[in-house]
Amino acid sequence: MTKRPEFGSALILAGGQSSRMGFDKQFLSFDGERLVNHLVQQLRPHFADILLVTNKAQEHDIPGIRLIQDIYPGKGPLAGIHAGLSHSQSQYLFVIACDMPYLSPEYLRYQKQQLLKAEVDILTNQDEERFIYPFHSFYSLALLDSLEAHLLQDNLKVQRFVRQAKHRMIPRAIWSQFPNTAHLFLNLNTPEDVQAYLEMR
Ligand SMILES: Nc1nc2c(ncn2[C@@H]2O[C@H](COP(=O)(O)OP(=O)(O)OP(=O)(O)O)[C@@H](O)[C@H]2O)c(=O)[nH]1
Repeated sequence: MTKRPEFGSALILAGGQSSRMGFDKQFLSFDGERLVNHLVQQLRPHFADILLVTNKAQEHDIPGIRLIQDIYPGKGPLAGIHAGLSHSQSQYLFVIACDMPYLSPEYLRYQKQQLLKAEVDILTNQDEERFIYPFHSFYSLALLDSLEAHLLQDNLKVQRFVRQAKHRMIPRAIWSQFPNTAHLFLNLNTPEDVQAYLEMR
């Protein structure tokens, strides 16, 4: 079997409950454009293969991406990551959520460099309180079996999954030095989050 390239695939997670937002977050739109479409444009220069994991494939029309579905539906973001890894064309899959408006190309480049040195299965981000930001993170194909085991046992907490895997956390002291990282981990969970985002962007 030919070895896969280290990088190339990126996953946008959609398909959650959006219970706090009150409408499906994968259809969030700004200035007449869906946020997921905007994200695809931002990701394209960095990833040849973009995956959208969604439970509403027929409601998206984004050329040049692959639409996939959860293999274990109803089990939350870990199931989305599992589906993404199952379809990944690269050893490491970049994972972002459909409600995160920002990307930092400079930080992304740094993450890739770190991953080549670190020999870990998850490269992720952490703040001073040890809170993990599990998106804008890379996940290795090597996680597939353990991820499936977690899903089958209903161990669905992303933070817990990350902590038990071979991981490296990049601390805020480092990531905050890169351009466009002030709001990098912002995700829009509620109508109030959307309002605040509209006022600050
Ligand atoms: N594919 C997939 N993605 C999910 C699933 N649950 C959540 N996500 C995605 O994971 C990201 C983070 O999800 P949350 O915002 O924590 O959860 P949510 O269910 O979408 O929203 P709430 O009901 O308000 O908690 C979002 O991009 C969601 O679309 C799931 O079961 N499958």
